[in-house]
Amino acid sequence: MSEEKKGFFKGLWGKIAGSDDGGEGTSTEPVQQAAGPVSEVSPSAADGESRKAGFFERLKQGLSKTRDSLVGRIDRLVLGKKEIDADTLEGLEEILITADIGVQTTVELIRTLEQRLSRNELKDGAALKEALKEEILKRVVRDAAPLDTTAASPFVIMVIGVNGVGKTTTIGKLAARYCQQGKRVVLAAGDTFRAAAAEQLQAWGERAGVDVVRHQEGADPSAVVFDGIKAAVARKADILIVDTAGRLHTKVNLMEELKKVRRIMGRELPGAPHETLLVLDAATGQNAISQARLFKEAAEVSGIALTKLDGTAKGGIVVAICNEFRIPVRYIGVGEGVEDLRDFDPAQFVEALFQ
Ligand SMILES: Nc1nc2c(ncn2[C@@H]2O[C@H](COP(=O)(O)OP(=O)(O)OP(=O)(O)O)[C@@H](O)[C@H]2O)c(=O)[nH]1
Repeated sequence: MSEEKKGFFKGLWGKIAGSDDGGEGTSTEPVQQAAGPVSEVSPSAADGESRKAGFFERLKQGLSKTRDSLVGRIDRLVLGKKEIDADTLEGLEEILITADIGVQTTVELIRTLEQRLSRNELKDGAALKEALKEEILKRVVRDAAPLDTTAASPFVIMVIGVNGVGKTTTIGKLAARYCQQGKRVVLAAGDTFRAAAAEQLQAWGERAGVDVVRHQEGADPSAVVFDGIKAAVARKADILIVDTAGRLHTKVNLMEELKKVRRIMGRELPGAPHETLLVLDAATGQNAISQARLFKEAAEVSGIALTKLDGTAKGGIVVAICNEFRIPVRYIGVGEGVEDLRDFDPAQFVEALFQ
């Protein structure tokens, strides 16, 4: 592992353990301390409330660039407007498109707002902003569904997505979070194509104190998955998370391999994978939309994780993804810490965006 990656892991796990030593040391002790049962972390309802408030503030902070580029510009457009007209809606249309809400969703939103305008529902700038917020919420809430991992045991999550979107980090964060909930987790390093992928996953596994099934670089990913399922069943794991390659020699190869991996899973454990989680990098904007289209067609995606919403002004992509693909967004990533991968809560998201 590169020094840079080592440094990253140290910093990250320092944050989880809440220690200043940067997560120093090889034992999993500091992690287990912080990753105790949830009830120990939040013993009272008051603590629960303050944690919730803390989460919301962090979400707001994570979304600050998007809020500035979207809501900040809308505020400037409508500020003090006593009347809304076609020009205002045209200005709004441009803002929505440049904030990566996507052409299709923008056109729908503007059409709906035009109808509301013609019904005299948008009397001023504040009413327009409120109506937009409502219409966005309608579209992000429609298919929202948190991932229920109790539907099977082991519950198999196959994680897919192109290189660099945050797949391994997301798997690591999920493993740590499920461990916190007292679940038994196994990871399978199905990305045998990229040299450091299994190593990176192993590091996450060690830190979270979960088993990682891995083979040599270049091995057949299906063999890793086969062993992963055997290990998860033998160890009575609640959850098996399978990493997959994000890049192969060609796109066709990649999709064929994902299909093969899926076939093997289903053969070894009927019903698996129970979730095919597509990871997308929000900062790539419209590229994330193209990736969603490609993977949806070829890989039976059942849920989406959108990462890196913190570093980007392109957070409008969440709205586009929810509205255009009708696949539930399960998680959003708003930072590098474990706490920064969170369940996607549409109402909270829209509130954080507009506040
Ligand atoms: N700021 C921020 N960075 C993130 C987030 N999620 C992942 N990252 C960073 O994105 C980079 C790439 O993440 P990886 O998990 O290595 O991505 P990957 O998809 O597994 O990439 P490959 O292993 O190359 O296939 C890392 O530096 C992560 O820390 C997020 O929500 N916010």
